[in-house]
Amino acid sequence: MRIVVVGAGGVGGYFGTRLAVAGHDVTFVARGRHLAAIQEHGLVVRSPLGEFRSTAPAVQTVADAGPADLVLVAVKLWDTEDVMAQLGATGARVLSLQNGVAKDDVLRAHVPAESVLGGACYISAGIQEPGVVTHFGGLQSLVFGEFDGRPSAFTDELLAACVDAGIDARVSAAITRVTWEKFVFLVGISATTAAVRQPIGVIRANTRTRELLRDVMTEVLAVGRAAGVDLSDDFVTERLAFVDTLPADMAASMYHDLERGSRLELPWLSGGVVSLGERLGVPTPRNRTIADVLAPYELGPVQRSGA
Ligand SMILES: NC(=O)C1=CN([C@@H]2O[C@H](COP(=O)(O)OP(=O)(O)OC[C@H]3O[C@@H](n4cnc5c(N)ncnc54)[C@H](OP(=O)(O)O)[C@@H]3O)[C@@H](O)[C@H]2O)C=CC1
Ligand SMILES: CC(C)(CO)C(=O)C(=O)O
Repeated sequence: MRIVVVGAGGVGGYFGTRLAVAGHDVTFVARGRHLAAIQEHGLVVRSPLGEFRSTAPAVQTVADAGPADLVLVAVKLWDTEDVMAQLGATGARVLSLQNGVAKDDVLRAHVPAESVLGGACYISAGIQEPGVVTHFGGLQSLVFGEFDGRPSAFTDELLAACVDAGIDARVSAAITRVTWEKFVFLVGISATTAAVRQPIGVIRANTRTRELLRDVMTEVLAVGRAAGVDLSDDFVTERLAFVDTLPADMAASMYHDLERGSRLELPWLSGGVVSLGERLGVPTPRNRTIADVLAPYELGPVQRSGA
């Protein structure tokens, strides 16, 4: 299977490198100093699971990567349109590992619906310096599946490649629900860790921030249900129990983006929950407050002089 990974950052760099190191045919699409470093030295992943160095080729555009069986999309959400516009009619299957529940609609606006696979990943990783990705903690799981729920030769083959590469992967027959379940959890921990500016250990230990986390997730769950997704009653309680198993110093990627002064995916996370809630008639006051409080940081560093 020829795999083109678009965006060689925390997510694309980690999973792409694991696949490449295991001998799979991977090409990275990257840009700027990161691209130059990968072209010169390969892409290094530093992980508690070991250090992995890929010598897979890296190019500047999807077209430069040549034909692919699978395109993995792993850029921040604001870059998706750009990347998909490059994709054209390649005939490749496309799997977005991005966060959020709107990502696959963006993909479908550019490629035939049947070429889009659903998926979600659980990992905490980021670019440490050009050419180097750091993976925090041991979590590195991937779930994907056909939207019609049927097993396919393609998902079987991709699963075999992932398992062979040491990735904790599985195929789901209910990928829309899986994506929403990730969204409930992700919005909860991105909202709280970013707004409180503390990792999850602090959030879960304090009664009030723990309650905030529960409320944020409960609102997302209510919006998902109003959108017709089969999310179970006890899912929030179950996710809180999962949160209690996470390393205390773990935080969401949006927290790290905020700390670095980078642009935030807020409009697709708590902001997206508010918009969807408005459309579906579901109140989302906790998410609205988070989206409002973090709004000045949405595009990166705050310009104080611009009042
Ligand atoms: N990081 C994490 O732990 C997790 C992230 N996610 C999700 O995965 C997605 C990717 O996040 P993450 O890996 O953190 O992002 P990163 O910023 O670490 O990596 C994205 C990379 O893609 C590059 N890029 C963007 N557009 C293009 C383009 N047109 N051509 C080539 N390269 C491009 C970026 O370059 P540049 O820096 O120049 O913009 C950057 O190097 C997000 O939706 C995020 O929410 C999901 C689970 C965990
Ligand atoms: C919550 C987490 C770490 C799980 O993968 C994530 O997706 C993110 O921070 O973007």
